[in-house]
Amino acid sequence: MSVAHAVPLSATTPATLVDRDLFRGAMARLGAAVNLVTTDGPAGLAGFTATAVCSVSDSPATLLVCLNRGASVHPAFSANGVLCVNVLAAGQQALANLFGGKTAMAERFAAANWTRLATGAPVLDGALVACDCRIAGVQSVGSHDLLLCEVLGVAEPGGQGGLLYFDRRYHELG
Ligand SMILES: NC(=O)c1ccc[n+]([C@@H]2O[C@H](COP(=O)([O-])OP(=O)(O)OC[C@H]3O[C@@H](n4cnc5c(N)ncnc54)[C@H](O)[C@@H]3O)[C@@H](O)[C@H]2O)c1
Ligand SMILES: Cc1cc2c(cc1C)N(C[C@H](O)[C@H](O)[C@H](O)COP(=O)(O)O)c1[nH]c(=O)[nH]c(=O)c1N2
Repeated sequence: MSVAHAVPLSATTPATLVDRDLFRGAMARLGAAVNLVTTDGPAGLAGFTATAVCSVSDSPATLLVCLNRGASVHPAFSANGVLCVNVLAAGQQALANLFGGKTAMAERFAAANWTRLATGAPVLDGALVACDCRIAGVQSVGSHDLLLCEVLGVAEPGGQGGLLYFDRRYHELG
């Protein structure tokens, strides 16, 4: 089967797409790492839990973060233009729930200890790995902005063991 390249997403006929619940059920079976994505800068401190994060290219070092434009944190990420992807380690499920709910921002950040790398975005103590990034490009698709993030620095803040989100639950690895 051949795949058409460079076809605009808007050219897809909506009537051929599966509905939201069927899609979410399918995505619940696609396990993913759990991340706290943080930012700081002129628009202030913000952070949210994200599973829609992946590697894009190693040259230049680039990763993708998908952020819902309706999230309260969206304006801060847009304005600050920098972020840190903190990959959660086994045992950090409580932080994932805190940053994935409607908790006030000060309360989210008060629950852990943080350092900074070059961009000033918060780096989580005990994360498995942290990627300090500048947002190099943004593409909107449906409800989300696709943030293309160039990685300026990497830290290993001491966490051990992985944390996956699969079948609507957290699972520890190793
Ligand atoms: N990519 C995302 O934005 C995303 C991912 C995971 C969870 N969430 C949030 O957490 C809530 C609970 O998630 P759940 O996994 O327990 O159950 P769920 O049934 O709401 O979602 C199942 C899966 O569908 C995908 N998904 C959920 N909401 C999405 C969205 N708005 N856009 C794109 N993909 C989406 C995710 O892969 C998720 O794990 C969701 O309702 C959503 O608010 C959002
Ligand atoms: C396990 C899990 C995974 C994700 C989320 C939640 C949870 C629990 N959320 C939702 C996001 O974290 C939530 O909207 C934030 O709390 C932001 O909330 P406010 O709108 O700022 O209150 C989320 N949102 C998003 O835009 N992209 C993502 O990849 C994810 N992934």
